[in-house]
Amino acid sequence: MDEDKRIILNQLSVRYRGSDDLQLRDITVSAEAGQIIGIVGNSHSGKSTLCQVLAGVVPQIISAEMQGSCQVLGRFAKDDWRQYNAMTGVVLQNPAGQLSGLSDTVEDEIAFDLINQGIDEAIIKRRVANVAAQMGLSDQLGQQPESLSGGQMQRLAIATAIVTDPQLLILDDPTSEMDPLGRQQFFDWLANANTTVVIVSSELDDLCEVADVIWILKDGQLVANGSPVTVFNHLNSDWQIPEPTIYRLAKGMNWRLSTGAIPVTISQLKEARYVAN
Ligand SMILES: Nc1ncnc2c1ncn2[C@@H]1O[C@H](COP(=O)(O)OP(=O)(O)OP(=O)(O)O)[C@@H](O)[C@H]1O
Repeated sequence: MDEDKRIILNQLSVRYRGSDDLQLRDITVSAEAGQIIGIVGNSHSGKSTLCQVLAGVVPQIISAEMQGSCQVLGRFAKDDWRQYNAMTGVVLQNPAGQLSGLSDTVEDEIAFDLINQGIDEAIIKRRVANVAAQMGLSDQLGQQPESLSGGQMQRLAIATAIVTDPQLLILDDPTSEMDPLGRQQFFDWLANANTTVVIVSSELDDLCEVADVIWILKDGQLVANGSPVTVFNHLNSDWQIPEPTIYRLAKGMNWRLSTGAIPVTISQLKEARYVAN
């Protein structure tokens, strides 16, 4: 196995400046390149902090005391912040706050990083049109970014994050303001995304469908790491994480996989069989 191609957190602890408590506590975990990693946890469990560490924002921009290490696809943020930053596409909470503030149109906003990179205009136009179509924003390209709805704003933030083809996409609750159809379209898109993705989401049903692994955080600690079916079959009530819909349905109907596990996805549900008590 090539270690350079993984996300490797080693005894990672983080404390924001001025804070008495650790926001992340001694997290050791790894994931393979190309995987979709779903981060789940209740409020204040450290999900956004972990996203910001993976993005290098903590401690490069937001100062914090950091112990241990965070290695992403062979790089450390502190070694070469510019290169590290170029490797990641990031959508943090509050996408409106990520707007450049310098673009008159959605098209220019999506193109912003590409223009800065000096890429040929015709190529930029093609890439922007392609990404806008993927995010369902083709009809909004001429609009002012500030005029978009919350869900459209989130799709714009995702478009700006993916237009540079990042090797790692970090998405912190990217669908919180999308309507149900927009959310479904986003998760359908994510299922086919061709990059490594870390996504925080409370949409557990959707997350189970797309994630290769789920990390559960509780009070800044990593308390579970595994495939969705493994993690949700070993939920601890102390973590205060709800059960996915299909899990609850199958548990209620006594349907089990051949392994004895309770299914968490539609395809697993199709394979499940009734087990008499
Ligand atoms: N910049 C900061 N400075 C100091 N403390 C912070 C900062 N950002 C977050 N915190 C604190 O760190 C803890 C973890 O917050 P974080 O936002 O990472 O949790 P979360 O799981 O993403 O929560 P939520 O689901 O509510 O967004 C919280 O107690 C929060 O108040």
